[in-house]
Amino acid sequence: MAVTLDTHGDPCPSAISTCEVSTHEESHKTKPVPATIITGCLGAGKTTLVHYILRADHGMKIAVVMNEFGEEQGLEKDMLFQQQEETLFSLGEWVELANGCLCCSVKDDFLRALEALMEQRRTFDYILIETTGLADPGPVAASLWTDVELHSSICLDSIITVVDAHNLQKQLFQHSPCEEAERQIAYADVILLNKVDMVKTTTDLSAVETMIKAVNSEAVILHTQYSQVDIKAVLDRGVYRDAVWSERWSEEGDVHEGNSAAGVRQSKGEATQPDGAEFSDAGHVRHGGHSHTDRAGITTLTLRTDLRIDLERFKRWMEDLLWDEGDRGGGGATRSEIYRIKGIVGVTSSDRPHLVQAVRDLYDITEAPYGPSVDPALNQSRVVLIGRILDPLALHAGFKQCQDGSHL
Ligand SMILES: Nc1nc2c(ncn2[C@@H]2O[C@H](COP(=O)(O)OP(=O)(O)OP(=O)(O)O)[C@@H](O)[C@H]2O)c(=O)[nH]1
Repeated sequence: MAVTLDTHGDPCPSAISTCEVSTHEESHKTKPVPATIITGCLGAGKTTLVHYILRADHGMKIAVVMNEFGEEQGLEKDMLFQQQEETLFSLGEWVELANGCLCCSVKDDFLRALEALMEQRRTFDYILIETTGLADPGPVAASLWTDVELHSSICLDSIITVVDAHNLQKQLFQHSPCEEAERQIAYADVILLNKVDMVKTTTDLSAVETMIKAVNSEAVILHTQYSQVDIKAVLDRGVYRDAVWSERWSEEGDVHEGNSAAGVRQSKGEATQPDGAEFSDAGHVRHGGHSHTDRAGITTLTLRTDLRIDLERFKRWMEDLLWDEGDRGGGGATRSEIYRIKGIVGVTSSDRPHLVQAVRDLYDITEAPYGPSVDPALNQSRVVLIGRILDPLALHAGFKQCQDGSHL
C-alpha cells in the first residue's frame, strides 16, 4: 500500500492501514506485522523486558531488533544465552544494529534491516525493537510509517518506555541528565515504572510518578520489578491502529527530515574524543578506543582481555569507578562519569563466565548458570563502559590491574 503524504511529508491519517496480530495459521503475506518500540534510559530494564516477553506464554514467535552501541555488539545476545538453559521458545529472529543510534546515524541500516527481516516474515508474528538508551523514539517510530515499502508490511503497535524508578530524578534533573529521558517519556504509550523494589517509600514512588505525569499524563503507567508485566499490557495494544499519529508528531516537529531536533544534536556530538586508539599490553589488552560518540558526548569504551580476572580486584575497581566521587582517573573536572557497564568476564575463581551489570552507582556480578559457552568469542573477557569523559588510558590501566597471569 502506498502512503499518502500531506504537505509536511506526514502520512495522512486515512492512509494508515489497520493491523492485527497474525498467527502462524494465518496468511503472513497479507497482514502487516505489529511492531512495538521499547525505549528507555541506559539500564532502565529494556533488555530485561525483551527477555521476559521472549519467555512468556503468548503463543507468538517474536523477532527482536536490538540497537546497540558498536562495541556492545553481540554482548546482549551472549549474555542472554548464558542465562538461558534452553533456547527461548518464542524467539523468531534476532537482528543487531550497531555503530550508532537507530534514531539518527543508523536509520538507513535500520530500514534496510527491517526490509531484510520482512523477507523472513514466515518465521515470526511480532517485532520488538529495542532502542539504545540514548535514542529518541520519535524518528524511529516515524520511519516505520514514512517508509513506503515497510508501511505495507509492518505496523507500529505502541511505544513502551521503561523508566528506572530509582534513577529517574537524576536522569531528568542532575548535572548530566540523560538527554532523551524526557522525550522517551513523552512518546510513551505505556510506561513501565521499573525497579520499584529499589525505591524506599511509597512517597518516593509517588514523587517519581508525578515527574512522569508532568511530562506525559496520557500514558498508562505500570509499576514493575524486573520488567514483569501482564503481556497484554505491552503486546498488541493497537495504539496506532486508528491513531491520527501525524497530528501528534507534526506538532512536536520530529518527522520532517533535516528539520528535526535530532538532526541538529547529531552533528553537535560527533567526535568529541579521539577514536580508534589501539592498546597493546603485553599482547593481552588488545583493543581500545571507542566507536560511538553520542549526541550528548556520551561514549562507549570496550575493554578486553584473554587473561583471567581477579574478582575481588575487579569489584574494587568497579566500586572506584561507580562510587568514588573524589579525584580518580585523571582527577577533578575531567573525571569519567560512568552510567552503564555490561560485560562477560572469565575469573580466576570459577570456570563459568561471570556476567557484569552496572547502572550508575549499582552493580551486580553473577556467575552464569549455564556456561561456559562454546562461543570462541567468550575466550575473551569483554567489559563495555558507557559514560562521559571516558579516559581510555586510565580505564585500561585500571582494568589491567584486575587481570591475573593465567589465560582463559
Ligand atoms: N533491582 C532491580 N534491578 C533490575 C530491575 N530490572 C532490571 N534490573 C537490572 O538492571 C540492570 C539493567 O537492566 P537491562 O534490562 O540490561 O537494562 P537496559 O535498559 O536494557 O540497559 P541498556 O541496554 O544498557 O540501556 C540489570 O542488571 C538488570 O538485572 C528491577 O526491577 N529491579
